[in-house]
Amino acid sequence: MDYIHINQNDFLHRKHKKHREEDVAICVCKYDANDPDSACGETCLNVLTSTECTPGYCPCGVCCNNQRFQRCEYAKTKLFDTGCRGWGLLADENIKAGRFIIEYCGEVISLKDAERRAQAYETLGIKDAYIISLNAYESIDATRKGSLARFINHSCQPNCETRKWTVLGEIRVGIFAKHDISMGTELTYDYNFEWYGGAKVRCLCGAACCSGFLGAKSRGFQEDTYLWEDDDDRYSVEKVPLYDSAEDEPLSKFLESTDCFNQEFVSNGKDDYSSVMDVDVESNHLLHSNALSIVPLDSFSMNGVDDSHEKTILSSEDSQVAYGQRNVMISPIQSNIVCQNSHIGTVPVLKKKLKRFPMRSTKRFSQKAVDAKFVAQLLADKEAQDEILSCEQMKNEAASNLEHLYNEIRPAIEEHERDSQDSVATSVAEKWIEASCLKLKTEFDLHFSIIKNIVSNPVRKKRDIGQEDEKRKEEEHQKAAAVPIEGGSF
Ligand SMILES: C[S@@+](CC[C@H](N)C(=O)[O-])C[C@H]1O[C@@H](n2cnc3c(N)ncnc32)[C@H](O)[C@@H]1O
Repeated sequence: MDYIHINQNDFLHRKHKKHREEDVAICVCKYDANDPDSACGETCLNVLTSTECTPGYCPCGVCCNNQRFQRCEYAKTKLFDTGCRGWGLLADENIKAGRFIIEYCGEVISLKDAERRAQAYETLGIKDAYIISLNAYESIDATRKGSLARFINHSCQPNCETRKWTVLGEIRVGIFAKHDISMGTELTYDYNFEWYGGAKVRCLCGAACCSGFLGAKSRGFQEDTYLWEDDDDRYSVEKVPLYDSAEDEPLSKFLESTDCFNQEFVSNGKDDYSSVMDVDVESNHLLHSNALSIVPLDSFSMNGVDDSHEKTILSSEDSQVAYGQRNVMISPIQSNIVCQNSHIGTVPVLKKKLKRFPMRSTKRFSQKAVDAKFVAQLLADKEAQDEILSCEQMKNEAASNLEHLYNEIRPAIEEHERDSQDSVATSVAEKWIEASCLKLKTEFDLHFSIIKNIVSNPVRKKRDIGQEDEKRKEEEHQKAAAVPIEGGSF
C-alpha cells in the first residue's frame, strides 16, 4: 500500500500544542569546547527527564546535543524484504547501545479514531498494522503517512525499544537501540505495549521466548481481537492448538452433556467478568519457535530483492534528503508479501482444522462463561461441590476488590495520564498489579478445581439432577406440611 513519507507528526484532531515560554525547560549545561559531551550530554537535566532542549533557549546554543528529534538525527537504515513478515528495516551502520535511531512519525489521532481506523483497515483487508499508542488519549497512525520507522517489525527478543520524549511541548516516540547493533542486522522492537492492531497476527520473530502473537500483552484492543483466515502464515493458526469454540475445547467434550460451557458470555451492561472463562488460551507457548527459521539477514542480498514485486528500496539517507520536502510520496510499496511457507518447519503440536472463511472474513473469539454453581450441582460429592463454590466465592471477591481498587485509584491514573507520558506511580501500580494477579489466581484456582473435581468425581446426569431436585422439593414440601404451626390449636 502506498504511503506518504513524513518526518514530523501530522496532527489531525487538534493543532500542535503552543509551546509557551514559561513551559520551556532550560538546562544548566555549560559548553566546554574540550568536552563535547558537556553540551547537553547524559547529565543534562533535560536529557535526564527525556525532554529535548528548545532552540534559542539552550545555554549551549547550536552545540546542544539534545535536539535529535528536531534535527532528525537518525541512524542510517535501509528497507529490506523479510519474506514472511513483509518489509523490514535494517541497520545500515553499526549502532551503539542507547542511540536514537529514528522517530515513529504518523498521523496523531484520538483514541476513538484509532479504534475506528483499526476496524476500517481490517474491513479493507489491510493486514499490516501501523497504529501505536502515544499517550492515554492519542495514537500515532503511520498507515497513510509515516516515517521509515513504520517498517520496523516486532520481535519478542528485540534489539530496539520505543521511548517517549517531550519535544517542544509535544510527546514524540523514538526508536532507540537497546544494545549495540551491527550493520546489516534487522531492527526490531517489542510491539507488546504499543500494539493497536485489530487482527490477531501470529508472530514469526523466531525468538526462543516468542509469545506467539503480536501484541499479546498490549492493552489496546486486546479484548477484541480477530483472526484473519487465509493462506498467509501470519494469519493462520493451523500449527497452534487454539481452541476457539466450545466443541474444540477438550474439557467441553467431556461436559458436552451438561451444557455448562456452552453459554456464550453475554454482556448485560453490568459485565460480570467474574464468570468469564477466556478460552483463547495463551497456548502460544506451544508454538515451537525453533521450528521457525526466519531467513537470515546476512544471506539476504539487498540487490537480490525479487524485482517482480517492483519494490522501492529506500534508505534513511534518501529519507533525510526528503526532510525539508515533507510529504514525499513513496510508490509503489507493496508491504504485503504473500508468504511462501517454505521456511516454516512443521511443528508437532495438536493440529486443528479451522473453518475457512471466504473473502478473508474475520472471526471473533468468543469468551465462554463457566457456571460454577451448575458444575457443582453436577457432582455427587459434597466436598467437591463445596470446594468449587468456595473457589467461586474467592474469585468473585477478588474481582470486586479489583473493581473497588480501580475506582479508588482512577483519579490518580487519570491525573497522571493527563500530565505525564508514562505510567502511574509505582505504589499505585503495585497495588493494581497485586489485585489483578489475585484475581487471575482465583480464576485459575476455580477452573483448576472444576477440572480436577470433574475428572476425579462421578458426574450426575442432568436428567438425574432434575429428578433429584423434584424429589428433594417434594420431600421439603412434605416436611413443611408435617410441621405443626407454632402455637396453633385447632
Ligand atoms: C508496523 S508494520 C511493520 C512493517 C511491515 N512488515 C510492512 O511490510 O509494512 C507491522 C506489520 O508487520 C507484520 N509483522 C511485524 N512483525 C512481525 C512478526 N514478528 N511476525 C509476523 N508479522 C510481523 C505484521 O503484519 C504487522 O501488522
